[in-house]
Amino acid sequence: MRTDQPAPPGGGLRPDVHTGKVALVTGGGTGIGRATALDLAAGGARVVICGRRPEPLAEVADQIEALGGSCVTVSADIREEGSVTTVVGHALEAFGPVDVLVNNAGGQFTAPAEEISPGGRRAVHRLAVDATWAMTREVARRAMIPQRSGAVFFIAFSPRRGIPGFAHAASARAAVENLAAGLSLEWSRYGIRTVCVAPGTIATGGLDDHYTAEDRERWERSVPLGRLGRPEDVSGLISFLASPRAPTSPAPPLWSTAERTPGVPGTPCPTSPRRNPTSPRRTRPPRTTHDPLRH
Ligand SMILES: CCCCCCCCC/C=C/C(=O)SCCNC(=O)CCNC(=O)[C@H](O)C(C)(C)COP(=O)(O)OP(=O)(O)OC[C@H]1O[C@@H](n2cnc3c(N)ncnc32)[C@H](O)[C@@H]1OP(=O)(O)O
Ligand SMILES: NC(=O)C1=CN([C@@H]2O[C@H](COP(=O)(O)OP(=O)(O)OC[C@H]3O[C@@H](n4cnc5c(N)ncnc54)[C@H](OP(=O)(O)O)[C@@H]3O)[C@@H](O)[C@H]2O)C=CC1
Repeated sequence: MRTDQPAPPGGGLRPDVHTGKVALVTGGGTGIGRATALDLAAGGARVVICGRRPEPLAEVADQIEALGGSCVTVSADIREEGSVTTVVGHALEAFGPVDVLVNNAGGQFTAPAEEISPGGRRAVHRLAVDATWAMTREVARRAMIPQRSGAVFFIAFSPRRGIPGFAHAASARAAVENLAAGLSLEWSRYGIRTVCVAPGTIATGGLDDHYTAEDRERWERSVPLGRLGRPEDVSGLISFLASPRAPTSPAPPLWSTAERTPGVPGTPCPTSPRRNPTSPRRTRPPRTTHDPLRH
């Protein structure tokens, strides 16, 4: 069964929480992007979504309009030269300055690192890093810096420090995470918040379509909650963080959903020896007067 089904939007927030706001969601036609577009619209934002395929975008626009909201779609490959300018131009023309940008579009394939060609690595980095940077800069320069406010979201991965089979993709997301941190330090002076969200494995159509059932099961086992996350887990968090209730901070918080067990992917956390009555209790070694690892 496909898991990428629409869920009741809103995330439990007030229906006017984003009233007056304009939001731009890349990859807003499916999965996490769709859920985010729906949640922001359910809070009163006018929403612009983009992606390469027009059909999923049109479906989301219909759903938003059925809820009484406003949505404009722009079909574009944001890796292509000039496309980011076009997307932002459509947004400004339709609704005026963008208040919330969600850099959600992204994707990759799994392969052993040594089999990832330079072209394969570029394909992934062009989307996750280059297009994200271009979109962020364009929105900041044309909307958020002039109006001295805004919230920009980036999507990274959990775990954050490398995933087997994802050398190209995980390193791209590390770059994005660092970008969010650096921009936060620079753009606080314009009232722009930049926030990186690092989802765990989320059950979306993208996951169903591009990864095997074995991958899925292995990833599922690695989530302490025992189930994959839902798109609404991520979109609800973004919607809350885009709201006036969000905590503000000079450096960006990193928010994580459906966090995975650290260590070997797919391997359950080892049982603590203390909790296992058959294991002998560990005794702490006596502290030496000088331990170079302690300050
Ligand atoms: C703890 C638990 C752990 C945790 C585990 C982590 C869990 C998962 C976390 C993330 C989940 C998700 O993101 S979920 C779903 C997100 N959506 C996706 O992943 C969508 C999948 N794909 C795409 O969007 C795109 O195909 C994308 C990958 C960006 C590439 O787009 P392009 O159209 O440019 O691709 P192509 O033109 O076909 O190919 C470009 C180059 O890439 C190479 N390439 C393409 N597919 C390839 C493949 N399978 N293997 C090798 N190389 C490949 C080609 O040979 C080309 O290289 P040259 O011939 O050398 O030029
Ligand atoms: N699902 C998961 O477990 C996790 C996902 N993520 C990340 O979250 C984001 C959303 O993931 P998810 O919803 O699962 O995946 P999906 O594949 O459903 O969504 C990706 C979206 O990006 C759009 N897109 C892809 N390439 C381009 C492009 N070149 N130009 C414009 N739009 C593009 C796609 O539309 P179209 O194909 O029509 O262009 C699609 O709507 C991705 O960045 C993903 O890597 C992060 C951690 C975990």
